[in-house]
Amino acid sequence: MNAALEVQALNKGFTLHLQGGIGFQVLRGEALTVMPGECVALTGPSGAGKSTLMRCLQGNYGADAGRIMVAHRGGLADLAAADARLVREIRRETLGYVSQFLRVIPRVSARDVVAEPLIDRGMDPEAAREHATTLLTRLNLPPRLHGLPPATFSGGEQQRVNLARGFAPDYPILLLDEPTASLDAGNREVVIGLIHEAKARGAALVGIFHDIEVRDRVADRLHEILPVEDAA
Ligand SMILES: Nc1ncnc2c1ncn2[C@@H]1O[C@H](COP(=O)(O)OP(=O)(O)OP(=O)(O)O)[C@@H](O)[C@H]1O
Repeated sequence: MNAALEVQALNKGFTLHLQGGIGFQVLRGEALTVMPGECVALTGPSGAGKSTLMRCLQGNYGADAGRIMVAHRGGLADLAAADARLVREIRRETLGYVSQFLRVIPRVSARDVVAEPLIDRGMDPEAAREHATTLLTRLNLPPRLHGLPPATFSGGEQQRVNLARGFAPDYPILLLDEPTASLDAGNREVVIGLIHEAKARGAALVGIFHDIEVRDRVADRLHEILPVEDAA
């Protein structure tokens, strides 16, 4: 079986322009392979670079060196070298991302926020909204909120809209950044169920889970990110 995602010799550093252009390295020679149906949890001390790696995997941060190969459209694409158009295409078709916080779009209802990535992938808008409603209901978002823009929702309600949006399309690769951070026990169970279902259909998942119980129940493997001075 071929990997869904393969990070090879990835380097990423930052330059602090407000401090005289000092540069520092966060990731050095990072390597990670994720197979279809597998969930890998990123671990490591605070500040080691877990979120930085996630942002690189999402195509949000460029890499200084190395490759991020994703199985895309029957071939392989290097996200680290992809231009903006290819990054958009990979995000639409192949790679989903659930962040801790919802990027609220003014005046767009929760239902439409969730339906949007399905419509972008070619699903009939009515069917997409129906699927969105099913997922929002499964995540216990009260029906009275489905038609409202999430701007005024609570943290946990916004996170559930975000989760529904991320899990709505069957992305082959799914990145999860603290997917249960603001959730109560019942909704945490729903998310654990969604993750197990995604794995069962062959999705490759990479997540940051500060909730150890959730992590132990969903992750097949831990991948530790060490601070660069320790790793050297
Ligand atoms: N855009 C940026 N500009 C400058 N420095 C950054 C940037 N993003 C991250 N860093 C730095 O890179 C290092 C790694 O940060 P990162 O957020 O990846 O760590 P983390 O392992 O996710 O930590 P935590 O577990 O606390 O969330 C930190 O020292 C952070 O200050």
